[in-house]
Amino acid sequence: MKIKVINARVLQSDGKMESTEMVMENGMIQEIGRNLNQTVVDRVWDAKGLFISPGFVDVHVHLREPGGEAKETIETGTQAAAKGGFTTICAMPNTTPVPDDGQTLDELKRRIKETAHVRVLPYASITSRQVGQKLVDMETLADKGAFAFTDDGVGIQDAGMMLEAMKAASSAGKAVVAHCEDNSLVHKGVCHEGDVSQRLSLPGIMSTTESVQIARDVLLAEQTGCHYHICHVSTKESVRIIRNAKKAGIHVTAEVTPHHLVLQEDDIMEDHGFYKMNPPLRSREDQQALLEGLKDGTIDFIATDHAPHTEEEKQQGFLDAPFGITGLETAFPLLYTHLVEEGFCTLKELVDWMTVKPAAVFHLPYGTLAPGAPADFTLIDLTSDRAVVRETFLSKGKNTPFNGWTLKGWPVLTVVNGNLTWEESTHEAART
Ligand SMILES: NC(=O)N[C@@H](CC(=O)O)C(=O)O
Ligand SMILES: [Zn+2]
Ligand SMILES: [Zn+2]
Repeated sequence: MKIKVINARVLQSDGKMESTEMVMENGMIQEIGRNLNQTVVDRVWDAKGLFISPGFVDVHVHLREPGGEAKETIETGTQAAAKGGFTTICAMPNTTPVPDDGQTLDELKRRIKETAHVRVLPYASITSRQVGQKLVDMETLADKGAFAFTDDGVGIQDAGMMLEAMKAASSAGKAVVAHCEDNSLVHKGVCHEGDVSQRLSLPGIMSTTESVQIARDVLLAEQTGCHYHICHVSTKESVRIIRNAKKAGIHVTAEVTPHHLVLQEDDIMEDHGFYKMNPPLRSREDQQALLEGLKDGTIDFIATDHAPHTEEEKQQGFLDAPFGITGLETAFPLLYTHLVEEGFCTLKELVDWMTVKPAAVFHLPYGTLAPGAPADFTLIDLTSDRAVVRETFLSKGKNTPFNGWTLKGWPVLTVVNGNLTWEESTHEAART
């Protein structure tokens, strides 16, 4: 099947927008440019002037299956991804069971193959059952297609364990992806230790809970030569350590979430579970450091940390609700409206942070509209204002602090490997 997309608007390498056509065949992009002379095609899709972006790549998504199907399934999570314009997502292993050996990873891959609506690359854990006691067999898991290794949800407490993990990951040719949290510094905290913990009289989480472990790990990464990637960076001290580590030539990369870029502790309006996530929303100075770090390349790209929970769990206050908010269906409009429209960055920078940048860090052949690449793309309406209505999410997790926010930049149609995987029902069909 040969499909031609016409009347799309594409970003040029200099950041300018240009009208374009694109031809895809057998799931691959064949040609992209103005007035292509490919006349014999099976279908023509009229993009009607919408912006065409490479499909977004999100290396940090909680799909909850197996074991947490009340919160999300591979099916609902990947439907949410498609609706958000994401075409490749990486599934976090804090599930039950944890993908920590050949059998559990094979079973996860089987479920993905059966029900996923976008490409899903599964992580394997660093330690068996993510309890920090015994290293997994990284060689076997890498052979079976583990994307990388992480115990996300918990930090690796033992420096010796992290050292062994980095050695093994590095010889398996994979990254160690770290949720950094020192349990001896947690003290049952539920929000940032600072203005917000005082204002709401809640136990706080110190910034050093995160930064202490990052400092330890960059030294271990230097020693082992391992690719060390840091999840959801949230503090100014973490940004400083990463900047210095990069200057020293250590192979460290980092991600930041949309919510840590757009929100800070003063935006927490009430003691409600929708504002509770790990790491927590930090201070205004931390938020500023994250924005600066992203802009100067200290932080490599954006990842959502989509963390769905049930309504029952999240309709509680900070003390009782679980940590985490959903992100896939609001990420791009949120960042387009609050970073691009407000002049912090260009559309090209934002798109790069959500496509080629994560793909390059993990050597993935996705996130580009170049001929020969898989036909993964999303068409986006950059002009219509629309409110976030959490009840309309395809994710089972409706837990968002952004409900009611008016945003621009809504994806309208998403294609993975040349297959239409989601299209906005209220929109005039872009296909003809
Ligand atoms: N981010 C969160 O607040 N929660 C995540 C775990 C994690 O990403 O650390 C979850 O699995 O719910
Ligand atoms: Zn985490
Ligand atoms: Zn996470």
